[in-house]
Amino acid sequence: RRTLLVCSFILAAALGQMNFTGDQVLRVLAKNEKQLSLLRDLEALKPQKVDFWRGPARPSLPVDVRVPFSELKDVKAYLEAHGLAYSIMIKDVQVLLDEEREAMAKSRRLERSTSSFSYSSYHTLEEIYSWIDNFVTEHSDIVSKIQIGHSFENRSILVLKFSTGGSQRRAIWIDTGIHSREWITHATGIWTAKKIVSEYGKDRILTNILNAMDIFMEIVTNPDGFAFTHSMNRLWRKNKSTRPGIFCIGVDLNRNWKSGFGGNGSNNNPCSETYHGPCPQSESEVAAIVDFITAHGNIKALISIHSYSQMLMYPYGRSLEPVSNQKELYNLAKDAVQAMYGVHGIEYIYGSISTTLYVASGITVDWAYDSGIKYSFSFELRDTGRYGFLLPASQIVPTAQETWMAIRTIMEHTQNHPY
Ligand SMILES: CC(C)C[C@H](C(=O)O)[C@H](C)S
Ligand SMILES: [Zn+2]
Ligand SMILES: [Zn+2]
Repeated sequence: RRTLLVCSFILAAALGQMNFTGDQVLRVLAKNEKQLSLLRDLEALKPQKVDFWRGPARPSLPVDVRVPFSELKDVKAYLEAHGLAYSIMIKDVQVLLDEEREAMAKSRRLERSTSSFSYSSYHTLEEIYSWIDNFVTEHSDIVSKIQIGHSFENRSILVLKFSTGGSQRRAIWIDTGIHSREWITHATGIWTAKKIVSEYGKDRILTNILNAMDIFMEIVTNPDGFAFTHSMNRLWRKNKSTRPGIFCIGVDLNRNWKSGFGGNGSNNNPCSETYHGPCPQSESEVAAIVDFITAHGNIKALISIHSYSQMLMYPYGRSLEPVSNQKELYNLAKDAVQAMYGVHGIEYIYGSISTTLYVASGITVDWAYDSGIKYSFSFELRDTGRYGFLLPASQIVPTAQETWMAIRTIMEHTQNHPY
């Protein structure tokens, strides 16, 4: 086993896969706003060195930050000097990466020998794209594949359409993987697609939904970033766009939307993980969705799925101002979170993005809401930090099962509250 790990390590190193040996994820509990701003200063002090997995939000929420091995001493000294209490959440990131790679290799061997697809494993872009083709072929009575555009590196942007007839029916939009390192979201999307075709004709609620509405699901919303997490940098978040004269790569696709573009909670520094891009919808991955949803004209709910923190949130991210149907969204989120809890007893918190998490501008759900999609939600799936983005594959199915109950609750409410 060790030799296997070592040689996969050497192979990966040879292929250029970034190495995170000795990197640690520290969990910092800021007691007040002052301490939170000291944490925000850290990003400026150590540009492109510290990587916030859970950014500074509110005193009651922990801040998770990955610190490269070479910066550990400095950063810990900084935290101690400012009285910032911290614990070590992940003591060597590379260990989890090696375990993740080994699990994928093992699953791939099993899939090949049984020519089956494992819904409880992580997959590469190529594996997901070929799964999409097989899935559409196998369920052609209810599912079709639409290409809505191309990514910066010219990969197809694919959407699954679930429909039982009609034309231009009221529809639900679901996207996963807009942030490429949030692997649990693509895996949840795949499982959910399978769940929809398996439950149609069996589950009364889902059957009623699909007899009245269509469902559109974009599983790999950031294909270039996702391919990069497999080939070079597992912790890549943004897309891979480049522009002349700018030497940092990528735009945060969840800051590139028109609504609130460039506001607080987005960054105009191209080297920042929340860089909003040169202008709204400058990124083809975002423009493709805007064009598709605008042309369709009958999308009634939008669900954009992220990880991690276990939260279910609704607009606005850009300001503390409540949306007009805030009460309705609060109660719907409450019902959805209770439905999730009923599956595996996992607790999610809920509320508006700006009050539950932090102010974030130019995000998907604010644009959707301002475009008239009253039921717009953003999930943060498991976990709350033990593994973070490196959630073990053993939690894929449990996470997808609980998330399904929330998604179904939102879809049912949308169906029963036409507008
Ligand atoms: C603010 C929302 C809706 C999502 C959030 C982000 O994009 O920063 C996640 C923490 S990745
Ligand atoms: Zn995200
Ligand atoms: Zn996230």
